[in-house]
Amino acid sequence: MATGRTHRPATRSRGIPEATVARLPLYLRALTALSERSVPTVSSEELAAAAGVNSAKLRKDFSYLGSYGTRGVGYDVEYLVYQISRELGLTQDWPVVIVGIGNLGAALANYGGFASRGFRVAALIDADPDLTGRVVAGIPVQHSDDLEKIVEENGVSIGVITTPAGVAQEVCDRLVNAGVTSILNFAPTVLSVPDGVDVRKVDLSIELQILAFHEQRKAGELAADAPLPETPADAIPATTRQQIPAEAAAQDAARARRGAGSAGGTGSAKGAAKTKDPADQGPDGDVPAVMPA
Ligand SMILES: NC(=O)c1ccc[n+]([C@@H]2O[C@H](COP(=O)([O-])OP(=O)(O)OC[C@H]3O[C@@H](n4cnc5c(N)ncnc54)[C@H](O)[C@@H]3O)[C@@H](O)[C@H]2O)c1
Repeated sequence: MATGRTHRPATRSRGIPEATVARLPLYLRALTALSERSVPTVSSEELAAAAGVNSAKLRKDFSYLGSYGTRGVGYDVEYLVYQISRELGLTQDWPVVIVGIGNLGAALANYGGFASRGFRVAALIDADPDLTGRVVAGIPVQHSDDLEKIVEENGVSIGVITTPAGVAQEVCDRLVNAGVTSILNFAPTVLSVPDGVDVRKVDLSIELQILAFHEQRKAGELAADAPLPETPADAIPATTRQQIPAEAAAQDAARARRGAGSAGGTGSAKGAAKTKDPADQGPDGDVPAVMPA
């Protein structure tokens, strides 16, 4: 099997919008469930409902893959699974390192879902000497002094940062200098990376804030005898406004219009360091890895 180091996924070079790329895993999850039930074909409406998107958007997304389905029959489930997996680079083996093997890093290491999606946890790294040699999820933790060597030996191109925020930038710099070109950052800090390095940020508290926003709206709608007026947009805190799905979708569209953009830059990792364009960023700066509903 090819390693992830030598080939980047072809998605951006083929001009697939970032917003479409971000929906492909949703389609894949729905299709995989159909495949497991041996369902041979699916209509765009059924698949759209299962993936939680509208069917016109789904058909547009699939047109970027060159997949149009058959009128009256729908889409071939197995073929779409293959096509989307290939677009996402999941037919390759992607060795991943996790740096920071505390509560979160250990939980991620133990998550069995990565391997089935083509992501192999190749190494676990931590700065705590007491953790060195300890086996987590069947993998011995290695000391961060050896980070560069570990990345090189394992041909790692994807690094997951689960360290405290204060050291995340330093860890990121070391990973990038060692050859990592994609970072999944769980630490609550904005990372600065050179051109050609992609950063995705996961922040569960942002997801909870979005849910809180919807809960508030639902509560307002349920108060039938005293319905709340529409909340004026400018009365919503800026951080919350940024997370409203419609606006997030508009940002996706803007990103798509800008083409590959900074979130998908494929330039040289040797370029000048920069912080991502705020328009491409989540509330804290980096691109949020969890898509709005
Ligand atoms: N994004 C989210 O939704 C989310 C959720 C929970 C936690 N977090 C964040 O994830 C991070 C980890 O949280 P946790 O609860 O697992 O913390 P933790 O303290 O249990 O683990 C952190 C680990 O990082 C290691 N570490 C410290 N400096 C290091 C360095 N320079 N190189 C390598 N390893 C180093 C520590 O030894 C420790 O084992 C924190 O930044 C936390 O805020 C994010």
